[in-house]
Amino acid sequence: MVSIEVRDAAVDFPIFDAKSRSLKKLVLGKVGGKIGTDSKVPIIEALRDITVSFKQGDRVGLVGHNGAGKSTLLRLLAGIYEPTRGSARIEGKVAPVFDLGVGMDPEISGYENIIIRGLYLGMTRKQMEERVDEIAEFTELGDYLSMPLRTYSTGMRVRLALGVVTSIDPEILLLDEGIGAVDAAFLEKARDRLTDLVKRSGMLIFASHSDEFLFELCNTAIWMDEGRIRMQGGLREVLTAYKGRDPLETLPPEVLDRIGEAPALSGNGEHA
Ligand SMILES: Nc1ncnc2c1ncn2[C@@H]1O[C@H](COP(=O)(O)OP(=O)(O)OP(=O)(O)O)[C@@H](O)[C@H]1O
Repeated sequence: MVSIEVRDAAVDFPIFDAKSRSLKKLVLGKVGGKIGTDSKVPIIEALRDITVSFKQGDRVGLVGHNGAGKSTLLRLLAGIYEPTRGSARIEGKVAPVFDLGVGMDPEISGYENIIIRGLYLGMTRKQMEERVDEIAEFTELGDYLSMPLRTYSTGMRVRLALGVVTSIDPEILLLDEGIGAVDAAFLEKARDRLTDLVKRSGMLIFASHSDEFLFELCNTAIWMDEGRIRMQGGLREVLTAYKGRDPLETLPPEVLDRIGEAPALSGNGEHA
């Protein structure tokens, strides 16, 4: 059974080479986690008092300013970071999709990279061999797939990576937004695959600054602020509180059409 239980978790980053002058500036800044200066070594308090529980079928968006703690929370849920305090229990096979390029080797071909990247995301070699033709077709990279990855442009690499990522069957899908480098037409093509991927996965936690993607993929949300959970509830309620306006007012009509009828504000968002 797929589940995540996090209790009173904190993640600290001690900074050993911080300079006091630049540190003062940081303390006054608006973005980022809190910087504690009580101890000799400054500590960035990236996550504080995190208690969350996710189950099969959850589709959760993570929103918040730059440095609010979204990526750190995703890394905690992936088991990449251990909580400094508290606990994080993750049951299920995690597919962390943080950096589309991770797990790719520039010296080997696109075809070989498809297999390698799939293995990195928890698939078996046999599963990837069965899918490689379909992924190749999706990327539209043609003969380039036989060339080493280092000969690809940024957008071409993203196409390959998106092709692989959207072909896997994850139990827990952790997605950090990083899909900006593809051109609009290709993103349009990837949209349906992304939606299908999310439907197939047991659980999705998605950090994003894009209302459009959040509405397409998630139904609930968590608002992170200075390393803490500020609010948790329905996606529309949380985004309305975070942005100070109803996000559906500014979404283009075609997106509203795609996500279905505008859901009524139920007002059941919980302030933490
Ligand atoms: N490896 C690290 N070492 C030190 N501090 C870090 C590290 N990673 C993150 N931080 C700090 O932790 C805090 C949370 O960062 P995080 O990357 O989780 O934010 P985010 O909400 O994902 O931001 P963004 O929207 O800009 O991606 C920030 O103050 C950041 O400076």
